[in-house]
Amino acid sequence: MTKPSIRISHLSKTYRIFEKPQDRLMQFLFKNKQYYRDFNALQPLSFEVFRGEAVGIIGRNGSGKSTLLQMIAGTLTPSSGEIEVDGRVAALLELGSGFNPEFTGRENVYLNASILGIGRDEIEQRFDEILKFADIGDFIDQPVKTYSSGMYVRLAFAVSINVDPDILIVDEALAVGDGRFQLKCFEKIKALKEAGKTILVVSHDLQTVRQICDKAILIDRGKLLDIGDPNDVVNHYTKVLFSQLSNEESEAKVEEKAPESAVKTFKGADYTEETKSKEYRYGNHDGVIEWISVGGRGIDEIVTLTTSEELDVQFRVKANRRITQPIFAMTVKSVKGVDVFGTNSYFRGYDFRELSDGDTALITFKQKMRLMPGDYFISLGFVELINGDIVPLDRRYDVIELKILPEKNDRSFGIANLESEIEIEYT
Ligand SMILES: Nc1ncnc2c1ncn2[C@@H]1O[C@H](COP(=O)(O)OP(=O)(O)OP(=O)(O)O)[C@@H](O)[C@H]1O
Repeated sequence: MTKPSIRISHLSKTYRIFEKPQDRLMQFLFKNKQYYRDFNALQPLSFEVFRGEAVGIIGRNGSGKSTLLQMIAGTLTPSSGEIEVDGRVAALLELGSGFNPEFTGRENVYLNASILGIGRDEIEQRFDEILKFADIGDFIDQPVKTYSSGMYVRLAFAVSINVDPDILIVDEALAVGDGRFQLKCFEKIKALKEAGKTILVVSHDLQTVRQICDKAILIDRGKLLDIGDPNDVVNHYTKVLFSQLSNEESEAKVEEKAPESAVKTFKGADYTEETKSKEYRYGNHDGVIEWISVGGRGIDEIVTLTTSEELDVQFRVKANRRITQPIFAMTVKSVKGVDVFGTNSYFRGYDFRELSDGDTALITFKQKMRLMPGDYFISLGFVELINGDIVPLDRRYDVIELKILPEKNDRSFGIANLESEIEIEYT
């Protein structure tokens, strides 16, 4: 068994909460009295991360993700437990930490590198690479306090990944950059992974976690709730968010940074049910998806087809009360949980047709499955539009498993089959 690059054993963090600033001073002066209360931000947790693994940490706001990362990065002292880290750690923590705002970008690069234990010569060799990656032009010689948050993160990220870390820790930073920069970061993270580096990332962007991580960790209210395959853990998190929202009537309690789509769609729903091992099902049960057929087959078997074949995805819904604005939806995801395609009857411009209590409807998505060979999951949804909000009646995530096989002799690559016809004129 290979040695883990990070080993966490019974790690916990308790913060001292002082109600008033002067209580802190009182505590300092009168040590035998207690002017604070304890807050358990992280309860004892243990896990291991191996070389070459990318691990995503997810959870609601305030669940303890940053606390965990800061302890691993060595910027916060644990209350109990142990952290063993094998190799050089580069951490990109909260925006604002790490750089001195009065210094120029260039000075901060040197400062940052020296904190990471990298000599001046080594950083001089890497400087051009860092500058190229950050792509902030002449701003490198301006004080970083004049930077936009995007520029700040670009430079901080450029330093972190170019100092040859064995372990890269990133807290939510990727969300700040624009699309092109994010892509560049993904490519770099991929390259680091391939080079056997370990990556730990906190993100609210569940797509990112599914895309770049081999493993995910779900933390809720300071407790490790789940660890494992990113798609499963993200689904678990979705359920946590969903049950929270259905328990809390008040919309005001919806946390700001929770993923938009998740929050919106879970409103008003009040049941959740686990079915097959991979399927996640939830909704308010005012309508159900009661029957599904894929290419004439049921959902118990894996549907297999080749990349240019067409497929009918059919399902029957039943209304358990009057549903005035029903919407029928389908999403295809890759095995890593990346949305490949999603649509619904509303987006496709179909008029609403009211369903009365007890009515059924048969919906058929006539699909061209122009996907490259691989494994995919189809999710189906029966939802209702109420005052501009999408309310799930019955959502069946990952209910259909699909395997796309290559066409004979075709060695094209990528994620979609764009069915190129190539004309060559020799002149
Ligand atoms: N220095 C501190 N003193 C007291 N409480 C703290 C301190 N830092 C964090 N906390 C509390 O500990 C809990 C966990 O915070 P943490 O920042 O680790 O959560 P998080 O999961 O990273 O949240 P977010 O997604 O909002 O960044 C929160 O309730 C927070 O208010």
